[in-house]
Amino acid sequence: MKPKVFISEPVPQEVEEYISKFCDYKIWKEKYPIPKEILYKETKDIDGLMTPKGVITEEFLENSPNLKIVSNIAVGYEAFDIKAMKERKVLGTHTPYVLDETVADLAFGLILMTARKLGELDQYVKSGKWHKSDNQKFLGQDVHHSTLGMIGMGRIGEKVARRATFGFNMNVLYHTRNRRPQLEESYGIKYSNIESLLENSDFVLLMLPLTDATYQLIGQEQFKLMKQSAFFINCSRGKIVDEKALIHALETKEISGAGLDVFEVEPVDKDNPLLKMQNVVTLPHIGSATEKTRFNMVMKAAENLVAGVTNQVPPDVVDELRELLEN
Ligand SMILES: NC(=O)C1=CN([C@@H]2O[C@H](COP(=O)(O)OP(=O)(O)OC[C@H]3O[C@@H](n4cnc5c(N)ncnc54)[C@H](OP(=O)(O)O)[C@@H]3O)[C@@H](O)[C@H]2O)C=CC1
Ligand SMILES: O=CC(=O)O
Repeated sequence: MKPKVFISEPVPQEVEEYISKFCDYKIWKEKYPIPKEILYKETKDIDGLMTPKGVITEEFLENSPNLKIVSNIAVGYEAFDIKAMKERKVLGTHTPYVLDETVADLAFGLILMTARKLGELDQYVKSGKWHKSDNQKFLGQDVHHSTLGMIGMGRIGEKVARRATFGFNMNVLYHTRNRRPQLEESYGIKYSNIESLLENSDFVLLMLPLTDATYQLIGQEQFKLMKQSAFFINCSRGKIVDEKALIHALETKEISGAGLDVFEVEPVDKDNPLLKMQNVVTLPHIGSATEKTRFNMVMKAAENLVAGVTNQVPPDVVDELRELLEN
């Protein structure tokens, strides 16, 4: 008998065919997201789940006693209850590496958009307001030869640092818990404590996971340290920032602007003040959203799923659950 799996969003035909070779499967193809009661009904006796958000709670695990693996179709897995998964010996996987370059492109897109006011000026031209050319309104800030401060220098961070150093001649400061001497040597990036990074950067980019330690890592105190001319870019997770403090910093001109792919609550509330600010670029969490990369992520997630339900070692078990592979 084939293992039973559930997939909580539509996947490309090729991925479905791959899964069908090894598993009995069901896919939710209706409106996203799948309602909780349907998810719970469909997952009662499954061996594996593939899902884009991976909201795995004690309650969910209780409901799916046969579950062996949750394959998250994303890199970030902050919605896994790691403790509960460990206790029930449920593996969790994610999709690292295949999206790095795509997310790095987007991070750079946000840097360029904020510095050169691309979103604002696009609206300006389209709304028919362009009557004279030499307008102070057009003036932005240089990206090349400026200083980029990165909090987080992992798989994606490294790709951003490469673009910044070799593409734009930027000085790169970075902060992590563990230094990356090899990257310091290859790219000339410099390790910094958070305070000094904030004080000296023209762009501050978050490229780290949401964890207990990083929840609201950036708040009022940190925005006060940033240069008034600096831009804040978040491509990681909205909850790493105290969003009220960010709004305050923008309203009081403590910083010059922000580029945000992520928000505290997603989809972002239509009344969120950030949506009304011209100096803030807002995107709907599209870091990895290219056709090719999304396909590669889903295929990688399918490979992890199949491995997990067929007693093989899934390639991308998240670090905190690797110990389950030893038993
Ligand atoms: N906007 C989007 O669409 C996307 C967003 N993401 C987000 O980006 C995040 C990063 O992805 P990726 O580069 O693959 O992850 P990695 O795990 O490769 O890198 C994470 C980096 O963050 C650092 N870090 C972790 N905890 C802390 C901490 N407490 N203080 C300082 N630094 C810390 C790590 O260094 P160290 O451990 O040494 O501290 C490491 O350098 C993901 O977790 C996800 O949330 C990812 C893909 C797309
Ligand atoms: O936010 C996206 C991810 O892959 O994590």
